[in-house]
Amino acid sequence: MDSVSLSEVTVMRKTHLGFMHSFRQPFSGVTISPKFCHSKVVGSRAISSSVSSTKSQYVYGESLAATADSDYKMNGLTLKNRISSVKERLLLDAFDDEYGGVVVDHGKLPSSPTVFTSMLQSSLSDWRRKGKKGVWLKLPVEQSELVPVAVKEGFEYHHAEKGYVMLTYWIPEEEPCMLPANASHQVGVGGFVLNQYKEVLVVQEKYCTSSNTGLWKLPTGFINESEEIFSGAVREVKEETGVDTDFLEVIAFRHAHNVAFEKSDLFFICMLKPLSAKIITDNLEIKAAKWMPLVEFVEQPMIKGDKMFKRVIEICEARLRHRYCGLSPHRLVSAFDGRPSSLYYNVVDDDDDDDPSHSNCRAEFY
Ligand SMILES: NC(=O)C1=CN([C@@H]2O[C@H](COP(=O)(O)OP(=O)(O)OC[C@H]3O[C@@H](n4cnc5c(N)ncnc54)[C@H](O)[C@@H]3O)[C@@H](O)[C@H]2O)C=CC1
Repeated sequence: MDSVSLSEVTVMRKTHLGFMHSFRQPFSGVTISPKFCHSKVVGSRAISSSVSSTKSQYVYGESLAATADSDYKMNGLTLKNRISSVKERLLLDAFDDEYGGVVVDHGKLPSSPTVFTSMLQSSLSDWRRKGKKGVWLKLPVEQSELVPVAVKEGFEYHHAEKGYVMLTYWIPEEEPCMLPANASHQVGVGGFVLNQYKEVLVVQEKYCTSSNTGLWKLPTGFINESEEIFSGAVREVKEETGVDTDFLEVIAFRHAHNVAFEKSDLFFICMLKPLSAKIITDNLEIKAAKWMPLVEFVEQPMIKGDKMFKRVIEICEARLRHRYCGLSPHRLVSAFDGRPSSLYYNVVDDDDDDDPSHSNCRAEFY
């Protein structure tokens, strides 16, 4: 049951200011500009909500309806109040983004699909009137009953995670949709780990195609969300084989398309230095793991006949002979987005610089 009548509500004039800090949405690179939001608290439920939280119930933008001045008497005094008793519809809370669009505050969505329908329709009219462009609407899984409502209003799926689905709406009919598409890639890592006996760390996968059964291959896996390539490679090797390693360089990366549900795949082949030798196999993913002489590894028909792995081994061997140089991560903060990040590059040899640590190309690994 809806506790607020949306068709006609009396506006209790009460204004709050809320400061929305600037933040960048991970899904789209959308930066939310700092903005003061006016709140017109509407209806009984909204009032109690606004009392309990100073940041709640921000109604986006100005009232759709004009307010009316009126006089009324209380205790013999004539009070001049601007009381809105006109029809007004609640709008969804939303923040402006830097691209002229809005991001709906998913923390303040109404629970009722009926209320949501009305608020969404009113908000869309309001945003259209104000010349807004893209609309980002994140619906938590707990409120999945709101999804059909949004779809009916013309929203499209953008992406989904375990806890939510993100929908988008492009308002300008005369302009092409400029909203960025969902993430297009998965990111994998493979570890080339060679010990001082010229043995390479290899695994046999539990789940693989029949043609790869029995193949000894490099440990591979996917990096987690917000995980660095260098730490993801070290983690994957540790998980699959129990061997501790130090990250040295990204030796090469492969770019392939239509790999997983039409998504592309970036596969970073990393050179790692072993810090331990004992193998403890991860029984969930791996059938077996061992140190295998590099010559024996390369002689496997599947490796020998595979253009990618054959070339990878050649590159790794060239690296060991200082005939090739991979990319090593350098942590930095860019003023462009203020975020700490890793820039992978190699330092070109400088004949005047005698410090080998300044050049990853000259560093001795083994
Ligand atoms: N495995 C290989 O020989 C090669 C791997 N790569 C690259 O290595 C990276 C990682 O690939 P892989 O290690 O092959 O990953 P994978 O497909 O073996 O997946 C890693 C693990 O995730 C789990 N998993 C994945 N999909 C699943 C599903 N549908 N249901 C249940 N569990 C599932 C399994 O435990 C699996 O062992 C990718 O970037 C890939 O391109 C590149 C060339 C060869």
